[in-house]
Amino acid sequence: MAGPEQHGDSGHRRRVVLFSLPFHGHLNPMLKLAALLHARGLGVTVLHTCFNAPDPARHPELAFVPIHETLPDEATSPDSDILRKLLALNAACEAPFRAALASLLRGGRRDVACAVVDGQCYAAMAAAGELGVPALALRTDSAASFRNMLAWPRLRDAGYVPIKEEQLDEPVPGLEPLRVRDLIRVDGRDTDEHCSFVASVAGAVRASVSGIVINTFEAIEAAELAKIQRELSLPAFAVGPLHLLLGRTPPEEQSLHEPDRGCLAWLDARPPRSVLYVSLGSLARVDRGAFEVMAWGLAGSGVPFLWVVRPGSVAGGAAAAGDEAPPLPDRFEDEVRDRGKIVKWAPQREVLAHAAIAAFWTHCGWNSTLESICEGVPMLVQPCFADQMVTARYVTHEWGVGLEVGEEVVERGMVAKAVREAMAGDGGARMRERAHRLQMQASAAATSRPWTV
Ligand SMILES: O=c1ccn([C@@H]2O[C@H](COP(=O)(O)OP(=O)(O)O[C@H]3O[C@H](CO)[C@@H](O)[C@H](O)[C@H]3O)[C@@H](O)[C@H]2O)c(=O)[nH]1
Repeated sequence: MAGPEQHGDSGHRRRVVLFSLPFHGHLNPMLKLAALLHARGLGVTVLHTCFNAPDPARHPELAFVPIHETLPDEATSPDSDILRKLLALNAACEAPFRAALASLLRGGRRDVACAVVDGQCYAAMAAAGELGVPALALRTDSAASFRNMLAWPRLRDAGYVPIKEEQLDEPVPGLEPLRVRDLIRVDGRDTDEHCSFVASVAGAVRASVSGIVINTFEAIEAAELAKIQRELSLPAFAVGPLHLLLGRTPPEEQSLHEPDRGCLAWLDARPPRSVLYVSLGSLARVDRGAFEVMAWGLAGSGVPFLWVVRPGSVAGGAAAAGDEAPPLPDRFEDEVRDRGKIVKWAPQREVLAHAAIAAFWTHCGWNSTLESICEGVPMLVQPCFADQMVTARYVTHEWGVGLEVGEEVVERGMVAKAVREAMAGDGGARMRERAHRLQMQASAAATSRPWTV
């Protein structure tokens, strides 16, 4: 049963119900969409999991209702990969989401006009459909990544998946510029489980939703959006970049950890365009070897850097979970003392907007990629899993605003070389020019949206 609504308006407006899976990179775009819908005069109720629940105090204009799910460990443990999490969350949220939505419909919320649910939550799409609530799916990844997902059955029939080592460099017909190695992968696996997850998402989209809402903008993904519409015979709306649509003082974001604002003062003392920002987002984990390669690559590059070393971001070891950041390699801090700043969590959007930032070493999570594009910051890409593979390819080969660091195991010398090229080389200068152009286009997209506030 849905609990009582917390905060939010109770007026008699047409109402939209939103539901996001409890990932940082999904919840924040959904809450931004919620704020925009509210600003357009709609009532908004956010159904949410108790795990990683949003803080109602940050969004007094919205109504919040917990679904009271019971999650198995694999839905939340840092040791389970993204696929296990997605499967477990879908299974665990299905019944409580349906009950919460049904209870809203019964209990005086007859004003519910539609639902917007997480585009990875097939359980919620199906439940909305069963209850007769028109639903839209919000994709918090790129249109290109969603197309890759929709193409999965065809890729399987054509023998591209499961991915084979000897085909890694082959182009994938119909999904250019992707090669086989750029297809969505989960921690190196593309098992039957992955195929069935992808099929469940595509099946629910086809059966239960009236349209797709994507946090992207036309200047970079018009062709992908058109193909999605054609393939699904459903409207696909570009609504992003969502973080630009809420004006210069958007509501404070849900934060995974307390952002270390000291790094902004540290950046203030640096010359313009001199610092490399390094972060792999809120979910990715690297093994100890790859972490050390990153560390010594940064040390060997000679460039100043701000590095987010998130608690739980290195697999294994004593500090694999909890609130402690993983230990840095011996002697690393002494070596980079004058030019390296290490934090557990940064105010990323402010960091990317800072004049001292020259480039962003990123895992290509879609939020980070959009944030980098919107600030005109070129990227060094190190995709870790899922849509990040697709996005990295678009960043480097379609939009020309990034360089590859190399996949998985990278040699220390290669890291240092890529870092220097992005910061000071000719390739870096060309990327910066293109990044500036995309920044202008993103800003134009944001100001042209009728729902910008
Ligand atoms: O120190 C930090 C590090 C990150 N962030 C923020 O955290 C978000 C990270 O989002 P994203 O870049 O999308 O990465 P993930 O957290 O990894 O996001 C998950 O969700 C995304 C959207 O679906 C997918 O693209 C990714 O592959 C998936 O891992 C961004 O808004 C960042 O600004 C901070 O504020 N401070």
